[in-house]
Amino acid sequence: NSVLTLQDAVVLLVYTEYFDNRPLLVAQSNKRCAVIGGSGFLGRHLVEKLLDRGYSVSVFDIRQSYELPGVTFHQGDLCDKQALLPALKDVSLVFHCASPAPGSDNRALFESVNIQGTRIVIQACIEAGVQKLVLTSSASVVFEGTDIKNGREDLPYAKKPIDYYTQTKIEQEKLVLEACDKEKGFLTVAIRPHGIFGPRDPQLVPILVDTARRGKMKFIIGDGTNLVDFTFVENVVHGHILAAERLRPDSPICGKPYHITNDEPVRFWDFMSEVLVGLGYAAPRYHLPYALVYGLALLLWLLALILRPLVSFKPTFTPMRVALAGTHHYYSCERAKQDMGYKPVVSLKEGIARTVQSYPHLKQGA
Ligand SMILES: NC(=O)c1ccc[n+]([C@@H]2O[C@H](COP(=O)([O-])OP(=O)(O)OC[C@H]3O[C@@H](n4cnc5c(N)ncnc54)[C@H](O)[C@@H]3O)[C@@H](O)[C@H]2O)c1
Ligand SMILES: CC(C)CCC[C@@H](C)[C@H]1CC[C@H]2C3=C(CC[C@]12C)[C@@]1(C)CC[C@H](O)[C@@H](C(=O)O)[C@@H]1CC3
Repeated sequence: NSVLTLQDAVVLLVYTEYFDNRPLLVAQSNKRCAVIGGSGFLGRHLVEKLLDRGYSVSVFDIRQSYELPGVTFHQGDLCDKQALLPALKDVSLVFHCASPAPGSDNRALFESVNIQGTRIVIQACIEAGVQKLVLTSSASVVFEGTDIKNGREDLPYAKKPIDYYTQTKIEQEKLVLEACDKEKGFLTVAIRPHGIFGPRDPQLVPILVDTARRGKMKFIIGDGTNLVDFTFVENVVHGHILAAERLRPDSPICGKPYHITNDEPVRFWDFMSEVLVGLGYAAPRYHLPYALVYGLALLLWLLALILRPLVSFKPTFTPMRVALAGTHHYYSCERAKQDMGYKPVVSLKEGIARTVQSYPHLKQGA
């Protein structure tokens, strides 16, 4: 394993860059990288694209959801550094896209995985000699439940984030960006996607269809004109890979966050309707005032909290979902365009069509 092939030597030569007059190895021997959270929705799409681009991939995840040639699986909890280290061996580039599901109400789990676990990821990367770390953050780190139109990366972090998951995403992003250290040759960048959708998404489309099947998707919250970003998963993957490949000591992207969107803000309710109609369900039609629905959702949420010791129920319309469904929240990806030449590779229309097609089992009557 330690013998350098001719191909390795050429890649080594090509990728050796100079920083402060000292040679700094930017990409190691072969194109080997690790994806932490590689069994998940985004993680697996990222792994597939990396394989297409000639990388070999080491996946680290708490579960294994598939097998693919060119992928080595390491099963474990990222909070356990000893379990993580073998997955980072001989790896120069790491993508960190693991997180507990945002819908969970387990605050301790968010805290330990997203905050403590990310500290461990950073330590393990440095110990293993990893040179680049790309974090999947979230555009919601600046969202407080009120309108954001064309939000840029210089918006301050939310003081009152919409939920605890987002609170921990803020802390996680700060940790990763602050760890960027050109002197030590450890470079970091954070990608902030918003509303990722696409084939195999376990969240957006399945929750939407479940809500429709229970007859609860008849209403539009507010006047229905609020614009939102929904981002096709392949565009999110494209943003991650561009960031990784542009991450060099002399690049402006070091230590910075980047919004990655479809660059096509869409009315929240038009997007939902297109997916629902594509799957054979009726589009929502009746309008309800935003303040009324938000108030009711808050009341239900409080009720669920108070009654938790006696009965457990999970309301569909949580205050967080109502805020996401009834406000403007779309972001500018201008900085990604300028600094890394980002441009969406799949349009919203095409993304929706491919997504709808990928869920035959969720079609009306299936
Ligand atoms: N889905 C979205 O709309 C969206 C939007 C913005 C940001 N994000 C971020 O993108 C990333 C990927 O999200 P996703 O939608 O693919 O979620 P996902 O749940 O499909 O994938 C997350 C993966 O992380 C793994 N994981 C969780 N805890 C772990 C632990 N302790 N150790 C090792 N692995 C662990 C899970 O097993 C899972 O495979 C997350 O960081 C999420 O915060 C998602
Ligand atoms: C019941 C209906 C009113 C709505 C049904 C659809 C919702 C389940 C989704 C619509 C917007 C989605 C969304 C997320 C989860 C699923 C929805 C609420 C996130 C909160 C998931 C976590 C990400 O980090 C957030 C992000 O910043 O992109 C997502 C925002 C959109």
